[in-house]
Amino acid sequence: MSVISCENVVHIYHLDDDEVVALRGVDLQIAEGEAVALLGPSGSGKTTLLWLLAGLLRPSAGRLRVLDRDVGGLSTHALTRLRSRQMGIVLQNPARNVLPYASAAGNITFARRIGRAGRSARPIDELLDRVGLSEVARRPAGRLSGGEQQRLAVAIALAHGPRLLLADEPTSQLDLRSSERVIDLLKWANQQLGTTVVVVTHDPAVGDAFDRTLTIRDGRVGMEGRGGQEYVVVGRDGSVQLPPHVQEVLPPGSRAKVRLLAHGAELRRATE
Ligand SMILES: Nc1ncnc2c1ncn2[C@@H]1O[C@H](COP(=O)(O)OP(=O)(O)OP(=O)(O)O)[C@@H](O)[C@H]1O
Repeated sequence: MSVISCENVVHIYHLDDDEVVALRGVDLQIAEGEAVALLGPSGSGKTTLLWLLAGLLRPSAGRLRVLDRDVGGLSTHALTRLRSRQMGIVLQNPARNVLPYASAAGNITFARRIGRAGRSARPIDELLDRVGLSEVARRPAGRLSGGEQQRLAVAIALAHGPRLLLADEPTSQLDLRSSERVIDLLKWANQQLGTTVVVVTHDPAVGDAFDRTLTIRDGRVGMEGRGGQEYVVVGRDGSVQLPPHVQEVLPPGSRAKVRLLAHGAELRRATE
């Protein structure tokens, strides 16, 4: 069953004298228990999609179901409750994920209480140990380094045993060793606790560690990776986004002949 279902989801930011179309029709399904990395160039719409999934933004158009709810139509109160009980969220800026005056351990305790931690919640010591922060457990979170706050953010997001973890660039400030710890923690949550994990990342190591990758380009899902294979995703209008190495042969604006084959189609650049 799908934990996330997007049908033709559009998001437009309205500025004073301008509009930015960040998502132009996202279609995707993510099943319970999957681990998915969202990849794509800067500005392609990854963070916008993650915020929509978290109910922090509302779609301008399209249908968006998350955790069996039509999140576009939920009240703010219902969204807050859904988020705090069933989701763990790691935002891009590490400092936004922690309470600066509470200790590292206190942050996790607070998240467990707010989220009404169930049986799948792990002990605080174990979470701190898994992100390598046992030694700073009593230190105020505001006095931790950016990288330590980022690791703490992942532990906080998992504190109450959420069904869905949404993380935006959770390894962006980490060295190799800390990054590996966070990736291990995400995989452990996915494989051992059954948490569905969706991570926005530029880090190839995160993409490699996940079963499935979705590449967002120009505000829609352009490519999908599964089992080590990369596929282009055909859009609603029949368009495909050619990968960069194919664009070297078929640059934008070039003409190509389309030939139907038994199990697909072939594109051949026009010679005249
Ligand atoms: N609050 C906002 N107001 C107006 N435009 C925005 C806002 N947030 C993002 N955008 C625009 O929406 C588009 C998608 O941005 P988004 O942050 O979702 O991309 P991204 O793929 O996450 O980028 P990055 O990898 O750089 O974080 C960009 O053109 C961006 O400039």
